[in-house]
Amino acid sequence: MHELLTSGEMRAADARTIAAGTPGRVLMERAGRAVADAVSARHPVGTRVLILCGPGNNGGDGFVAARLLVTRGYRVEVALLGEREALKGDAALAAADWKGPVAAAAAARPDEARIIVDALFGAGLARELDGAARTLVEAVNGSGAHVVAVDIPSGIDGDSGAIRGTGVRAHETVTFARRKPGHLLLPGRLHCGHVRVADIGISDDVIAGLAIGTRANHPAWWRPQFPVPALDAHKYRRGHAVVISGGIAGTGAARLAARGALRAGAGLVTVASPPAALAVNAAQLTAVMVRPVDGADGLAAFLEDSRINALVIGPAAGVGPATRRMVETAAGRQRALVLDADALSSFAGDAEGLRGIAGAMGRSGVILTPHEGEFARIFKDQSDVVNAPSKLERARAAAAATGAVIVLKGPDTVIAAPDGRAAINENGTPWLATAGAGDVLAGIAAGLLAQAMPPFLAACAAVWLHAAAGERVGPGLIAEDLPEALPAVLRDLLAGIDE
Ligand SMILES: NC(=O)C1=CN([C@@H]2O[C@H](COP(=O)(O)OP(=O)(O)OC[C@H]3O[C@@H](n4cnc5c(N)ncnc54)[C@H](OP(=O)(O)O)[C@@H]3O)[C@@H](O)[C@H]2O)[C@@H](O)CC1
Ligand SMILES: [K+]
Repeated sequence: MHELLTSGEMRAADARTIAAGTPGRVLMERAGRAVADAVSARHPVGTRVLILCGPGNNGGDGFVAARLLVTRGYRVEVALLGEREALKGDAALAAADWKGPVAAAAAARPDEARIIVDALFGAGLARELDGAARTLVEAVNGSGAHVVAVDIPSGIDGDSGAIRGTGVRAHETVTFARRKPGHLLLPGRLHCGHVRVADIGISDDVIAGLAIGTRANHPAWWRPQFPVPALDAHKYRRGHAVVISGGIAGTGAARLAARGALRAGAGLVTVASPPAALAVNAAQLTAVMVRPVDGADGLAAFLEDSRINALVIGPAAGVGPATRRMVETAAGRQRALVLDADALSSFAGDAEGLRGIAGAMGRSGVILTPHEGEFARIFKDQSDVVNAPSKLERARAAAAATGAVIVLKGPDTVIAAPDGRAAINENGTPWLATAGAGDVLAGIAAGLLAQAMPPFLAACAAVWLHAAAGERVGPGLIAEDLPEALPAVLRDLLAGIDE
């Protein structure tokens, strides 16, 4: 149920379902019924409902909802954007079954409605809203009515979450079969309100047959491969993660990451510290170990210990050739890598260099965890990446270009694998926008890599756990709280409470 369908995939799902014997008009009837149900569930019979219908099948759903709501005793008004004679196919059939008056959109009075059903545009939105459509959407947004969007708020692009000109701000959205990327990606998500998914008879088999590559990031996807220590676990069997520390004025980030890795279950975690910063690190670490490691040569010697199997490089590491050499050294020794912050900025404009790193890794993976600024810096010369049509597709293109797993961070973090799989994260809290939270995320990812979780799933799990920890702490959250919130999050995860 966590697949996210593009408009093209949804069209294909519709077409296959219709070809298998369910007429499109029946699908539309079920879609309109689900919208009517959403209205009936919250508003008493007799309430005034304004239904705004567009020129396509989204409008057709609106006509069905109008007919059903009248039979249930609601006071329904219908307004149509466009000409009734121009309606085609199933929408024309649904409109023909509506026996009440149809006003022109220009005559609609959203400000007088208690409830508005937005059935203007759905999956067929093809360009920016302008003219009458734009005026109508702005009137809806200024109305104060409770707005129920059909499929997706009109003006929001279901594939990208972008606002095309202007977009309806809905309180709830009723979509069909599965959610769409635009329900999770910003700014679309902010326009949807509560999203409910209605079953209109598109079977799981039909969805499975489409081999959907995008999902909402949910434990169901990665929990089967989440590392859980066996009864006879030995700490060395739970992996050894290493975090490279910055210099004496920049050690805290590495310690945050290290604590995240340890809480995520790595058997051992070591902060590899420049000798000058050793005393500072040692004074503040207990369960996490600390070792002096001097530059790339020192790292090469340290990595003679073959039990070290995952590294974090980047938090406060410094931008430049020294950090790059560290990354190259670790990659050449084929340890799983999480590259964050300064390690990413050390590859500004050099996605090719990162491709070389991933190529050197063999089967151990590399996870890159850029925020938007770092992402733009790395890929500034790759127009196919930076100009991809959505955050989802930018992350996917970046993963394909580098051969690395990309975690493109933000309130709608996208995790993408080089093979095309991608997940959009939706848990979390704005309180996570705080100094050091990203360091903890990098550490959690490394902790899971150290336990041999496959890189893409480790990245998905790390993002989700980090967000869940943030949710638990909530107001007042600081980065130090995140590792400490993980045990409770993990307990619920492993008990299946988040299923
Ligand atoms: N397929 C199925 O079986 C099922 C589909 N279902 C429903 O159908 C919806 C998809 O329907 P759809 O494909 O007809 O597209 P829809 O969103 O109504 O818009 C197309 C119309 O809008 C117009 N238009 C576009 N952009 C515009 C703009 N900026 N400004 C102005 N006009 C613009 C466009 O004009 P054109 O581009 O052709 O000139 C065309 O006339 C889907 O979201 C779901 O609700 C359910 O019933 C379940 C079964
Ligand atoms: K809509």
